[in-house]
Amino acid sequence: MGTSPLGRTFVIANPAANRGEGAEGAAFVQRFLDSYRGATTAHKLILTKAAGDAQNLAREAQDFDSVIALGGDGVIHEVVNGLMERDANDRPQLGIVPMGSGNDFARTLGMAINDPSRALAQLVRGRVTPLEVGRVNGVYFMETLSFGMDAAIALDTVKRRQEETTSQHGEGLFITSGIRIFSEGSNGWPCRARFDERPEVTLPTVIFAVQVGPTYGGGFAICPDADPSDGLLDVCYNVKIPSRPWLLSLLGLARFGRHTGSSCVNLLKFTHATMDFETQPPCQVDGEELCGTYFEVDVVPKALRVIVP
Ligand SMILES: Nc1ncnc2c1ncn2[C@@H]1O[C@H](COP(=O)(O)OP(=O)(O)OP(=O)(O)O)[C@@H](O)[C@H]1O
Repeated sequence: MGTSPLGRTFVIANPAANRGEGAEGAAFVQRFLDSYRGATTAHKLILTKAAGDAQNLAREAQDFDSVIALGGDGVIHEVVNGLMERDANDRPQLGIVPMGSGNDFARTLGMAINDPSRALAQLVRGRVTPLEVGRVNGVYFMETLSFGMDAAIALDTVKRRQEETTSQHGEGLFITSGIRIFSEGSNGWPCRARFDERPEVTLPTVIFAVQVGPTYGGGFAICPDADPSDGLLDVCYNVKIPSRPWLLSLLGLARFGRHTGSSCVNLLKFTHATMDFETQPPCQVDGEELCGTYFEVDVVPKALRVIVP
């Protein structure tokens, strides 16, 4: 434990994550840190009370070496945004105890999911590495930004969980929301997009995902080659409007990252892009809704020092 990278540690925990399982996870972490004093040099744990708390706490945290976000991608997204609002020289390192429903950022890092005991062991024995974040219209994201049907699906999963109209979670919930949204059909959201110095393209957007790490939707490898340490964002977008059965099969293939050979989609890497939609598309950033028609996206390389296994 003497080599723990955590130092003075501030845990920001969402008790509401994954239908309340975050509360149990937080209680476990509190007991662990109280018992194993060598894990940190000092520690404090605060439970968020509402959306927005985690971002404020991460922005204002004073005299900590590490900020640990406990919960799902939503609370991690808030902590990342709070940390990114600080001066780079005054930015504590980030760790996560994944206790969410989707947990895509945890997959990217290789952290144990919904297993606080294993996640803490990984943090205590972990190493610190600089990772990039994406930025869209001033909002930072550590895993995913998407427009169109996949965003509509992601937002539908959040809505159904908030309304408690489903007991599903993760991948199963993404699939049933996907079938529901796909069956409603869409002609796409036309968009003019430019990636770095490439010529502008006009896209019939149905699927349009910009990724820091490979997965979204609880494990769908939409950009299987995305690497949060390569200084580049990955994008997967459709180049023609697939038929509905083709769209459903693409969704199935994307579960394993096997959609990439389809003539319907294109994948590339970039550092800066603009997207100009004719009408407001569904848009999610790390599972949160984002509104607008014009989006400017770039990468912030080595933005955060992140504790990884
Ligand atoms: N005390 C709280 N009560 C209710 N909601 C909260 C609270 N604290 C934070 N939130 C909000 O809950 C939302 C979802 O939380 P979180 O992402 O941690 O869990 P999840 O949705 O179960 O997991 P995932 O995002 O991986 O699917 C976040 O957007 C966050 O702002």
